[in-house]
Amino acid sequence: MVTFLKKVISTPVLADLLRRGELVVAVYGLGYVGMALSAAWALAGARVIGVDINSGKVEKLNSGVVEYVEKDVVDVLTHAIRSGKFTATTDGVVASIRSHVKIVAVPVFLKKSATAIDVDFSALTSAAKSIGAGLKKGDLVIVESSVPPGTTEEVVRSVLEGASGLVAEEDFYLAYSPERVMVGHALKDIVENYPKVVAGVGPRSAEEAAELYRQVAKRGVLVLESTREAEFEKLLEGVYRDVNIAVANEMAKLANTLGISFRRAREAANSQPYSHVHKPGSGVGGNCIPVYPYFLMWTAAKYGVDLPLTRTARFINEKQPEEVAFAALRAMLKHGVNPAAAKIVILGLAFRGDVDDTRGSPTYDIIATLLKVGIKSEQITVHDPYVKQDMLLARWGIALTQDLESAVKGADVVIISTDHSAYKIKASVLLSLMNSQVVVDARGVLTPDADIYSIDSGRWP
Ligand SMILES: NC(=O)C1=CN([C@@H]2O[C@H](COP(=O)(O)OP(=O)(O)OC[C@H]3O[C@@H](n4cnc5c(N)ncnc54)[C@H](O)[C@@H]3O)[C@@H](O)[C@H]2O)C=CC1
Ligand SMILES: CC(=O)N[C@@H]1[C@@H](OP(=O)(O)OP(=O)(O)OC[C@H]2O[C@@H](n3ccc(=O)[nH]c3=O)[C@H](O)[C@@H]2O)O[C@H](C(=O)O)[C@@H](O)[C@@H]1O
Repeated sequence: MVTFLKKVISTPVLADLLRRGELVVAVYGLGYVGMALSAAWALAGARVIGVDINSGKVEKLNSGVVEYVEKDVVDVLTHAIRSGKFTATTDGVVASIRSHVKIVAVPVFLKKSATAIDVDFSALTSAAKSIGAGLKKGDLVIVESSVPPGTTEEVVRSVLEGASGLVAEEDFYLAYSPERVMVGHALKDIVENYPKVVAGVGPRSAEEAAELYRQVAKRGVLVLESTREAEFEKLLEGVYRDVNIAVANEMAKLANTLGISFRRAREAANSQPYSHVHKPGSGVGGNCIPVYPYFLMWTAAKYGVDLPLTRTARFINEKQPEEVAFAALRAMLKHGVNPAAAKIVILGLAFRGDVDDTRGSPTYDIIATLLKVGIKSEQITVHDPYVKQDMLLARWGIALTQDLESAVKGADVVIISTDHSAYKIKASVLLSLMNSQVVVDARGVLTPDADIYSIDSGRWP
């Protein structure tokens, strides 16, 4: 008997709609990723419906107020709002009814307790339920959130099919495409810098999503074999970064003890193509790199697979802010500064340089350690050029300022926790403003033209 391999892949339809300027794309989650994605699809000629549960965010956008750390995203979305090509809503069902493509960029959270880790899919399932309630034959759903491997198939697919009565791959298309942007140039990352990784729950879903993204991403599309493979790819990038940062933090500790410049050794090591030694710092912040290893550990535990290196790297990086706090305390004692009376200034609240995102910032952990050893809140001031207010600092009774000179004036101790460009200055500039002269640069961002401690210079307390 002759069997025919039925691999009929119809010509992708949705890409034609986009080319004709008739495609409607709904983006669920208007955060750091969703805003950049909305701008990318508006640039590609789609009409975009932004969906968010935060009504304040929705109202601001519909009134033409676009707040985002990248000017090109602000410009593109402001223009799209004015021309009616972008609207925002809290009604995810209507947005699904009115759109051909639904892109999901809502967060998946970790629930960590003293004894267990669990994953909180509630935002994802909530968005999927809204999408499913308005899902139509021929629609495409693309999950772009970072998720444990298997989530698209095992969590999202069943919610969509249950809420719509439709069948994935037959009636509607379902794909996964990880977001790999670096906020600060997220739009450029989507449109120009990176190939877009795409996978479908079947060949038709894969091709519909791939052909669409070929219209958006100039670097083209990498089609992987399954959504699980694409979900894993994203987390693999993250755990690679976390482990390499842990290597940098651990090796910098040894280099400093030996009085060796880690920075020079790192630059020399990276002068050959197989070495990509990362930078030591005050810790690993954000809502992503610290989380992805736990998504992998959570998945591995379900299959009885142990990930000792992944776990150890996480432990090293989570300890790093405490290391920095104790280094600052040792520096004070070496310089005869009384920790109980010192005016301490921490430069940087954002989790990394030149963004306003404070989620998971190492600065919070540095402060928590200082408070734990008896430093009083009123001794501490935090400076950040991007962050205007912060609930946690307010709760601690810790001052937050955007004025660098007034922050450092009269300080006894300055700790640099974030590599903002504003701190790429000569150390002598800070010292000239200070009372005592204790500077602990945990990001190696200052020009060390004076006697300071910096994490990659070989001089660390
Ligand atoms: N922030 C980043 O640099 C990157 C983040 N990612 C991933 O992208 C996803 C989103 O991250 P961010 O944009 O940073 O998060 P975010 O916290 O900045 O934004 C998430 C948005 O989703 C909204 N939301 C929550 N539940 C919702 C629902 N049921 N329906 C509609 N909107 C809902 C929230 O109100 C919020 O505005 C996460 O999975 C993250 O791991 C991936 C690459 C980069
Ligand atoms: C593999 C990878 O580089 N992932 C990127 C990463 O971006 P993210 O915004 O989290 O910034 P990041 O540069 O990784 O920094 C994370 C944290 O690690 C620290 N960090 C970073 C690099 C380094 O050499 N040393 C170091 O201490 C940073 O200061 C920050 O606190 O995570 C993003 C994400 O998934 O959210 C992802 O899209 C980005 O491409």
